[in-house]
Amino acid sequence: MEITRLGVRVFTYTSFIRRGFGHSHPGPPNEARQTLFEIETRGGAKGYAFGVPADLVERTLKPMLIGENALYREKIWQKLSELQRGNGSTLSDAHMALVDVALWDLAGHAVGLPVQKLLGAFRDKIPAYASTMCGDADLKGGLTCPEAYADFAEQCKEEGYTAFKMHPWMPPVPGAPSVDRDIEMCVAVRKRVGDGMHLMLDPYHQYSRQEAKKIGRAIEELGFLWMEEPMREASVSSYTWLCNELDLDICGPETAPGQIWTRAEWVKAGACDILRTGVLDVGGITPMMKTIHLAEAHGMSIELHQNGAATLQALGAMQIPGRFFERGLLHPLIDYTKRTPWLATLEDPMDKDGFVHVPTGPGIGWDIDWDFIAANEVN
Ligand SMILES: O=C(O)[C@H](O)[C@@H](O)[C@@H](O)C(=O)NO
Ligand SMILES: [Mg+2]
Repeated sequence: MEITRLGVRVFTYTSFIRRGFGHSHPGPPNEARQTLFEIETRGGAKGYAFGVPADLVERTLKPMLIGENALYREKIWQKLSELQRGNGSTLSDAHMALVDVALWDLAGHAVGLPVQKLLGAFRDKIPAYASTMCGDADLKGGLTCPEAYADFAEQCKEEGYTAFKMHPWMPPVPGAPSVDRDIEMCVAVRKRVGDGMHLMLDPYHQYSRQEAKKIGRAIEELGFLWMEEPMREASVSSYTWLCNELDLDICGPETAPGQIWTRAEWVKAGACDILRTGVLDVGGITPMMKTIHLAEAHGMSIELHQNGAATLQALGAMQIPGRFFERGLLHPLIDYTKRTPWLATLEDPMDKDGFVHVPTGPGIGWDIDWDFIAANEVN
């Protein structure tokens, strides 16, 4: 399974999302670019991933990967991890992750099995939670006030979701961040959906300890399932302090750098009650499974960050400690089902009971729309 070729195809699509201050928001239709990364072996086996920068393939990945055995994912992850030191700005955790995802996709296609089965399957469907985008300033029909969040939570409940996670208003929205407004939103949502829906909060990421504790105490009384990233995740001691102050479960880290090693430190420091990991956050499925097993060995739950078929494959290979699939990010004005036009079928359709099913196709399980890519390819 010697890697003989790496390829990348760049194509355009119409996006309705704009990124601002590290968050996704609804935006006017705009032309965006996506890449299809391809790894091929001497025997013709192929694996894919979306989002690898074209220049990284030429500059870094080809010299690293050509000639390697595509089945040696652990060896390749270790090599990329070593290369990352001093090159973090050009070889990000996400870039590493996409190489690993393509290698898992290739392995699955080579044997005609979904990655879930290669990892060791446990379950074929996972309950989803609706993960909202951040609040809006004055967007008509948007998440502009606590009642708008309550309306959206009610809509999601009617669609079958059994859990709802809010990202409230964040800078530069005028008046954000606001502890009191975040609490007002949580009260309005709980009042609207009743006790039959799990609720979680993922507020402004740079609150002080006292602000985080005030919010935590308030949502404890509302029976929230967890709070995520209320403070800078670089301040591990603040999270240890917060976990000791609250009964509410604290879930993290999400964005803190350091991949599997940071997560081990958070467990050791008692900085989270529920661990957090993610394919892009820790450098791929290979290291993500290490964090899942770390949590399991400590009797801890772990929640996987972000949507996507690769996340679903891993969730299908564990019972505890991962409870939910983060479906999103959602917004009242965004048609979530139209966000990946390069896939012929949605990677994470949800059934009426609020479950998302692990894709059964080989590899990651994407149903790639080759005609769309060809029709929108750019040089
Ligand atoms: O707007 C975003 O992208 C969110 O802040 C992002 O990090 C989201 O994926 C998240 O926090 N999930 O838990
Ligand atoms: Mg989060």
